Amino acid sequence: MAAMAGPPRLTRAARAHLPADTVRGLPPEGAGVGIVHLGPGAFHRAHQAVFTQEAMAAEGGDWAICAAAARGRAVVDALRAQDGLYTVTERAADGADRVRVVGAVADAVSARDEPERFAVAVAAPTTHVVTLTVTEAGYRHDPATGRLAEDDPETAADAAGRPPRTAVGQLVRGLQARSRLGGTPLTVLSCDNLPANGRLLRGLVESFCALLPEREGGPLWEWISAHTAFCGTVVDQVVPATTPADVDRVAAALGYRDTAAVVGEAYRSWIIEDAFAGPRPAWERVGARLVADLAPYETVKLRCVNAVHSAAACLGLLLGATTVSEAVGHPALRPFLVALYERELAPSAAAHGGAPPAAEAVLARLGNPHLRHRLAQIAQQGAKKLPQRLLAPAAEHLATGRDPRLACLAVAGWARLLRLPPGERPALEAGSEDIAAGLAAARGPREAVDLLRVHVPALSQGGGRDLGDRVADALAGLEREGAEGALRAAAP
Ligand SMILES: NC(=O)c1ccc[n+]([C@@H]2O[C@H](COP(=O)([O-])OP(=O)(O)OC[C@H]3O[C@@H](n4cnc5c(N)ncnc54)[C@H](O)[C@@H]3O)[C@@H](O)[C@H]2O)c1
Ligand SMILES: O=P(O)(O)OC[C@@H](O)[C@@H](O)[C@H](O)[C@H](O)CO
Repeated sequence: MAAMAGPPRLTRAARAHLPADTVRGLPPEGAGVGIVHLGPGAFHRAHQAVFTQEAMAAEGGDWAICAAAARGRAVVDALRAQDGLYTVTERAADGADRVRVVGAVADAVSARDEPERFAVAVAAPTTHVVTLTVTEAGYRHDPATGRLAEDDPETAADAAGRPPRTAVGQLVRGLQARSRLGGTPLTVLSCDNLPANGRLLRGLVESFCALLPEREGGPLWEWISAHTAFCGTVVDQVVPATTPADVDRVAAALGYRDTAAVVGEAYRSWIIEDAFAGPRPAWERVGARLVADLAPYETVKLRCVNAVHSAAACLGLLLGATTVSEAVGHPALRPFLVALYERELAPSAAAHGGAPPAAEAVLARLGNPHLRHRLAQIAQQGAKKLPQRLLAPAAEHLATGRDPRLACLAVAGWARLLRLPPGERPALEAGSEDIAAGLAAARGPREAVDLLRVHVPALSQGGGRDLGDRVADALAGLEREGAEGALRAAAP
């Protein structure tokens, strides 16, 4: 029996057949590449690429994107098969969808499989900006030092000269190609949820150069530091991983199959440190803000959005919830999240000069019932996320003589999750599975947290009865009373 033909692929040929409102603002075919983006996952496609398309519509310019996958190549193959086109669906809290086609991606390359092509793109004189979204893990850094993790074999192999497989290795080899051509200054923008992400990335590039033979790495870093601006950014828009149902919904709406489709909330923000080394798109014309000092915005984002997400994820999974919306609507978890936000997180962000929104506004955003944002996705990489999201505000709270018991209970939720048998918790990425194996074998909460301290040095802040001790007490409570009991006791 012949296979049923599905809807045709979304390609440029489809453009004339698509509803006018979905293709409004598409850049002209042939717009030149001005940006190389490393890590074109769901977030980049929904956020920076859309800002860039709108900036091109507002002010023109050759700012099309070369989308470079750092690791896999599925997204490269999908984008190539679709002439770079894909859809972004903004899904409002009432379930209404706004679908539009994005054409800001003019080229797609696998930095892993086609390292020369990637380096040529970074080196091109027409490229002025490199952006990155490679997740917290992609930086391969030691959060305690802000440098590349010393014992990382992947970074060592990249520095030894193989075709690079790490994001920092790929970026440095691209910059090296640019330096060999005597290229003009370039701006690198990290768009990952990490504190001081621009400064962090600059330090990682410097430490990668230091791993190269002296006669190579020394002059290279000298060139990079003189010709490259590493600007920080604070990005905000909830973009869950795309589901097969999302792909089917786009196919039903447009009549075309889009395997690079992304779905996100209607809210978005992008705050960028204004220290560019050269030209850039007119992102400020379409809602981005360029500022001299990112710090207050960053603290609000990490502590008032991401921290709530992480707390909801770890504790929500313990309560049997699957999505953020289920977690923030849970009768035991919601009052806890409001109390955590109002007593510990928002005041700590305000102390840094930030302007936190009201707790209910944040929970309304994150609780959008029409976005299936899986808690298991957010709970990944806890060791890399929780220090800036929950432990930093907790340490500051403690330093001013107050008890950060709610943040410590949220961190204990993560420890509890790691201590569950594999069948009772979501699968974790490789690094966390190793931590989980150690924790599961620990004889009790205190020994478990002592093991965690090795991976999360931030637990050992506070002196006397430090954060780790408080997390261990909270973990004991969770194990004794269960998640619901512990949450109700903490925030009745
Ligand atoms: N999705 C969101 O809601 C959102 C919002 C704000 C910021 N962000 C930032 O964007 C990042 C990516 O989110 P996403 O939704 O695009 O995720 P995604 O899983 O769709 O894409 C992740 C991208 O990073 C790459 N990557 C993953 N691990 C890597 C590693 N170890 N080394 C190199 N590359 C690696 C993947 O290949 C992929 O291109 C987040 O980690 C976060 O820092 C996401
Ligand atoms: O993307 P991560 O893994 O850094 O964090 C998970 C979520 O907290 C995050 O993606 C938020 O949805 C986002 O930061 C909101 O802007």
